[in-house]
Amino acid sequence: MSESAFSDVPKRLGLYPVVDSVEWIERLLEAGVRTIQLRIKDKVESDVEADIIAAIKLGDRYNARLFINDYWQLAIKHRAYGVHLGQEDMDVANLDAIRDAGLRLGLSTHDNMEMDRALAARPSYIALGHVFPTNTKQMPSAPQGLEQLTAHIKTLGDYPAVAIGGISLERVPAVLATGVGSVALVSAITQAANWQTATAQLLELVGAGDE
Ligand SMILES: Cc1ncc(COP(=O)(O)OP(=O)(O)O)c(N)n1
Ligand SMILES: Cc1nc(C(=O)O)sc1CCOP(=O)(O)O
Ligand SMILES: [Mg+2]
Repeated sequence: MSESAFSDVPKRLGLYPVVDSVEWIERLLEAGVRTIQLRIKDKVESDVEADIIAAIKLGDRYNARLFINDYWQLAIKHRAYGVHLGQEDMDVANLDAIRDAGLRLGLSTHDNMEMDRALAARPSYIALGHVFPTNTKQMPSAPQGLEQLTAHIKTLGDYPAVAIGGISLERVPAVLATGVGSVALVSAITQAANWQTATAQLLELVGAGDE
């Protein structure tokens, strides 16, 4: 597998919560999370800019890896650690500008074809979804399951990879057994009866990632 064209991320990004507010970013960084994504959907840039600035400041303060979902221009403008984009986002985003600004890039994939397309861009990491059924996002494809995830991880070799979609605390050991270095999740934390306990248990299992 060829090297990333973007700034590197550690092979193991560890526990990777994907959240929709600065409040979540702050409480999870305070709880020990070191890889995190701000995912605010479908707002105009002027409505998200202040949150993006605040999230980036928090990421810097905690020495954490903060990825901005979708809003790649604001991520460049305010010097985020990285950007996460999906396949449709790739059609409109300026990947060269993200790379030239030194930001890391994560790309979503859901099957072999998307993986080939994403790898051609040589991002910092590849996200593999959705592993299990998820209620958080409407997915046009079927869940890829653990067998397919294992095959993809094998193909990727040393390339940093992130598993996402329907990953609960109970499912984490089986996901880690595929060899993936990072577990991204939304509801396992944000919908948990006690998010502090859930986060501590998830950090214990997955870790906070390599330095
Ligand atoms: C770590 C991670 N993986 C996948 C996604 C999904 O990104 P995308 O396909 O662009 O969909 P939206 O999140 O924009 O709805 C992600 N955000 N993070
Ligand atoms: C934002 C997102 N992207 C996915 C993908 O497969 O690309 S799955 C997903 C939602 C993940 O939420 P939960 O952990 O609650 O299932
Ligand atoms: Mg997107």
